Amino acid sequence: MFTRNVVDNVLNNSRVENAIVTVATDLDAAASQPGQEHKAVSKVKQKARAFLQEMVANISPAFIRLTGWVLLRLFNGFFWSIQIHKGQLEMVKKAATEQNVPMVFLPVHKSHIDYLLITLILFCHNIKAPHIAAGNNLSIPILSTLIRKLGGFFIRRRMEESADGKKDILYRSLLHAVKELLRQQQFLEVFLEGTRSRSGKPSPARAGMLSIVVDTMCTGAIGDVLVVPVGISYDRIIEGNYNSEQLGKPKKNESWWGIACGVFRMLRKNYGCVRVDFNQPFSLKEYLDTQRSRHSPPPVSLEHALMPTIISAELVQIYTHAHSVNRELPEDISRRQLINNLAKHVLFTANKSSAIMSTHIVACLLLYRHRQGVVLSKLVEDFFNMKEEILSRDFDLGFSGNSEDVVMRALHLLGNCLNVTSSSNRNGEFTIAPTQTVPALFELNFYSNGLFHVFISDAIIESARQPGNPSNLLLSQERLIRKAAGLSHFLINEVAVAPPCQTIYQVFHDTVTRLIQYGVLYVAEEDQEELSPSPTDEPWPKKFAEPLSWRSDEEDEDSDFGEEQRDRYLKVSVSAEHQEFFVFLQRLLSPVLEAYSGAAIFVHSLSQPMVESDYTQRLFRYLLTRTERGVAGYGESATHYLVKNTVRTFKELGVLKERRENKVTTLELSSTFLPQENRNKLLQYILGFTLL
Ligand SMILES: CCCCCCCCCCCCCCCC(=O)SCCNC(=O)CCNC(=O)[C@H](O)C(C)(C)COP(=O)(O)OP(=O)(O)OC[C@H]1O[C@@H](n2cnc3c(N)ncnc32)[C@H](O)[C@@H]1OP(=O)(O)O
Ligand SMILES: O=P(O)(O)OC[C@H](O)CO
Repeated sequence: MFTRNVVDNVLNNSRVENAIVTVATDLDAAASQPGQEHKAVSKVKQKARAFLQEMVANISPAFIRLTGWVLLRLFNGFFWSIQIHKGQLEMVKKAATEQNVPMVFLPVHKSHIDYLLITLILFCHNIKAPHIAAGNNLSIPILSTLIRKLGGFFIRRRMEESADGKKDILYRSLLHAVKELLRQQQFLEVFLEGTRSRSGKPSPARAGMLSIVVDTMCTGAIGDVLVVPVGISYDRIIEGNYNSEQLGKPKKNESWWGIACGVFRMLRKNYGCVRVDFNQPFSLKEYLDTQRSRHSPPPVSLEHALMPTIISAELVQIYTHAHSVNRELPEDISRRQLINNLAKHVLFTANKSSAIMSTHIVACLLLYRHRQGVVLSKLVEDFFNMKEEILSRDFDLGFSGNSEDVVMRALHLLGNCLNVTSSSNRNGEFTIAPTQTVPALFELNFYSNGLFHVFISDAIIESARQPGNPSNLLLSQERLIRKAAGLSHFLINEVAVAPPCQTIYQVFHDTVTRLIQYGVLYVAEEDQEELSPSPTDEPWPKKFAEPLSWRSDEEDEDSDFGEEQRDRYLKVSVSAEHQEFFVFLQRLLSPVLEAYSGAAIFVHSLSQPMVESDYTQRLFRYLLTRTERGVAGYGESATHYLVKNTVRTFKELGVLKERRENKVTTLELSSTFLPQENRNKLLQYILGFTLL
């Protein structure tokens, strides 16, 4: 069970030895004292040993047992329940004992409680406690010793932290200590996002640690690894909210004082239910073999995918059949893509398996269905209906019981964010409305985002339909799906609509089919042999005459997709219930689109290069002022995470060009967007999806 000689084995690893020699040679040359290599090597080796000692864990099962005992008592006090699925744990345990290969747990990161829960649950089920990659921000005196005993090992959260910004090859080679852990059959836990989610949605995955796991297997040091995505959901996170950061204030560094305040907060309040879901472990080897044989198309930049759509109003061309067959990618690029896709796949799976909690539904209903307030009985009725919608979309719920009781508990947990008044008109029933202050809207948005991914494909289809169009308009399904694909690319930093192994086309095709089954859309006209434009729709441009050209090889071979060679024309249902559903879907995306349209307006003010952090801060102030003055339709459009995402998206889209000098990044308009006309087109593109 225990690791042995990790530090010595790592120091004797050839990669580390080479790194030590390279760094020593550089030092030697810099000191202009040739001939002192030996001294320099032992100096660098000492430094490496110190790094490693700082880094490695020193698990003590007795200490884990003691901590577990304390945690069980604490958690009993501040959670109503910690829900786990016995079958899932049995499955993990079976895989752990029968397959005799290391396991890597890859959870979503919502709260500091995540890692406590996972080790506690595994330990209580007699499954080996994992070594956990912990950011060195948690390395504070005494706590760091405790963390190491509980399985944490410290890593830098950014590889290059030196002043010159050069690649720290020594530190990078030392990270391969992870190899040694896996070689010694230890289990590992990595939070791929590298930070707790500030939005309630998963942050983008970072693949550095995962790449070391993949390397370890590919170099034959171990035969295989079992990967276990883990979903975690909270009724309410103990951190309460991230409003201070979302209001643009810097994060407070970890400290004993902060921990003490956190524990004190925890003891005074109940935080509802927590749910942890362990997904089926899968073989990394099998995954890589399958993906390698799939001839993935080359990665397409956002700029390449969307610029023709924004500037020339072309429909999205994602990649062509010819590309995917003929273009072999260079080895390092395809390896990177493979690992990035693995990380995305895992995070998508972990997020999909994260249960939807009652607070998520209530927050979502209050923000996007009943923003002006609703009586309790109607809220309970809508809660019940939304619960059914979620289940029918194959997501799980983290609560059970009578809807009225569950809603009452959720209202209690969301406490400060709500405004409850007794209404005069209906038997003295309560009316519940979101508190219309900026912090309350931000906090509700965080909880509501817990189910953003459940309705996202429907919401994108609805936005691509062009809200505001008359409902009797005939819609070409092919065209609708392509517009939706464009929007889902545009929102790449907000949500993953599909895992990398699935094409966006498939996802939207399934969404349209589901909406037809529900009666929300219906087929008005099956197309004839030739694609003929509907008289009410825009003409079908010649270049779209090969509607399948952007799909992958697999789909072309897949007989199910033969059918879509013919387009069909759809109409939307005019029933009041369905119209209400459309409005809900549009509202769900509205804060995001409002932030992006705000950013597209603000980009006009960028007349000369500006330091990125200044630009982000000014954009944030601009959006926040709109919210504070009541100009913004959705106050939550000014959350800091959305502001950062818009800047990132505009860089990836080629609207903003970045320049890096002396570790300072400046932004300026790219040559394409210097003409005002093109900036207007960007704004029009976004507004095209928005209900005005
Ligand atoms: C019973 C009671 C129990 C109680 C029980 C208590 C338990 C008590 C334990 C406490 C435990 C706390 C746990 C807290 C939880 C956190 O602290 S989360 C924060 C720490 N964890 C992480 O950050 C993990 C995820 N992050 C990563 O993997 C990041 O990649 C790293 C390693 C941090 C580096 O980040 P970075 O500097 O941004 O660099 P990045 O661009 O990712 O790439 C770095 C290198 O990785 C490699 N790489 C990256 N991507 C790829 C790719 N796709 N393909 C190939 N190579 C790649 C490349 O070599 C790359 O270098 P270049 O070639 O680009 O120069
Ligand atoms: O969410 P952060 O950025 O405070 O990081 C939380 C991690 O658990 C500590 O590294």
